[in-house]
Amino acid sequence: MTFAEKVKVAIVGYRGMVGSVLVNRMLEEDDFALVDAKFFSTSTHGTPAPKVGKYDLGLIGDANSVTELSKYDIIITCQGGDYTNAMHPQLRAAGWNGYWIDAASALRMKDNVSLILDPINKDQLKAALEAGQKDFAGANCTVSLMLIGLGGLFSKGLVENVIVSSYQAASGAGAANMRELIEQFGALHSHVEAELADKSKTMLDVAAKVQEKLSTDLPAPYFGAPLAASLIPWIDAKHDHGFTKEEWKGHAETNKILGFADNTIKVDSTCVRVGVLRSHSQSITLKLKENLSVEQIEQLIAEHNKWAYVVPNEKEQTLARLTPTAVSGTLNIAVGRVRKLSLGDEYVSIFTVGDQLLWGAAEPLRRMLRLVVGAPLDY
Ligand SMILES: NC(=O)C1=CN([C@@H]2O[C@H](COP(=O)(O)OP(=O)(O)OC[C@H]3O[C@@H](n4cnc5c(N)ncnc54)[C@H](OP(=O)(O)O)[C@@H]3O)[C@@H](O)[C@H]2O)C=CC1
Ligand SMILES: N[C@@H](CC(=O)OP(=O)(O)O)C(=O)O
Repeated sequence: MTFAEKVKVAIVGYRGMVGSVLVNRMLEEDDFALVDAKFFSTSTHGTPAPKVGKYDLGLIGDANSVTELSKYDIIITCQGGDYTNAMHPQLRAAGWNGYWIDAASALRMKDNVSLILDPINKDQLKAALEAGQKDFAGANCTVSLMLIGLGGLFSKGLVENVIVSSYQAASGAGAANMRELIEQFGALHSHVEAELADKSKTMLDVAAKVQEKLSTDLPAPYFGAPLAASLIPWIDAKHDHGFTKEEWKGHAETNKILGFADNTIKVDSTCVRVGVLRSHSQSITLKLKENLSVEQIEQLIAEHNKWAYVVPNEKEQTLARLTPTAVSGTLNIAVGRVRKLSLGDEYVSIFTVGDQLLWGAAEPLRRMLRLVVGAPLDY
């Protein structure tokens, strides 16, 4: 792309979960040197922006102002789908012709919007840019993590069908939900602190008191049910045929990223919220098109990109490297427990863990910014 002067970039939602991870990554990779950036918020506008390394970004802009935002070449938004639905049409109606790079799902399935996952679909993204496309959206976090983790199998066309059981962290639902989980852990512990200290109490006594708190007055305004010491097998809104929207996205977005307009690969998911703070895990059953050995599968995964790495199917390695604790805050996507299933030679079970705030959200947006401004990217 060629821009008249230093590219002006508006970052909307800089203080949310995805926005703050995006800002950190941009700082780590010195992306702020490439652009003239400004933060935007719906609630903190007019106040000084937090210092970003050596960069002073001035005052925070008003994220609800079409006039203000229209002055920018690129808008990166991590503000959420309601914001996109409200502002994107207004900006386009006002004649704004800049690049819209979005973390939300609102525009993902529109024809003139590409899903950003450049280690998998950089040719698609480059072709879209060359064709003059201006709207781009990061994909659903579980989809992005699965495709980068198993890129060696998907990109070679080896996958026929997929069944996913996800274990999704609280932070996937946003900053307020993450806070709620931590507060629930604290409330449960406080509720039984005396019993834990009293050695005459059995663990059944303690568990009964925890259960009483869980089922009566553990605050859960954001999740709608306790998540600490429990789980919630429902993420996002209701969709058709008994699926949740999160589960539907697994199928629709996987196919869109891979460029299958006819939904060639069937992806059936059960998405579950668990009491993890950060990083999503997935237990994935694949039906492959060929009878590959475990060693061949592991090699294809390890060779595809520098972020996916194979954890040997051993207890010690799994506990040390295949957990949210091991990958959180990193771009690594751990892939382990690789084994053939008794269902048949083509069936494989794989467990993968990745930080949904990085490759699942912020990192594709940051890389799309570099693609738009023509800056180099590592692979
Ligand atoms: N969380 C994740 O793992 C993923 C999220 N996404 C998508 O990214 C978008 C943004 O998600 P996410 O970052 O999780 O959303 P958050 O809820 O963390 O942040 C969104 C906005 O909420 C406002 N906000 C209100 N209270 C607070 C607070 N206490 N701390 C921080 N922000 C606050 C901020 O806007 P303001 O400054 O205007 O008040 C912020 O920009 C959504 O569309 C989501 O679906 C996609 C993939 C993964
Ligand atoms: N729904 C995911 C995170 C997310 O925001 O996904 P999406 O961008 O597809 O709505 C989760 O809660 O873990």
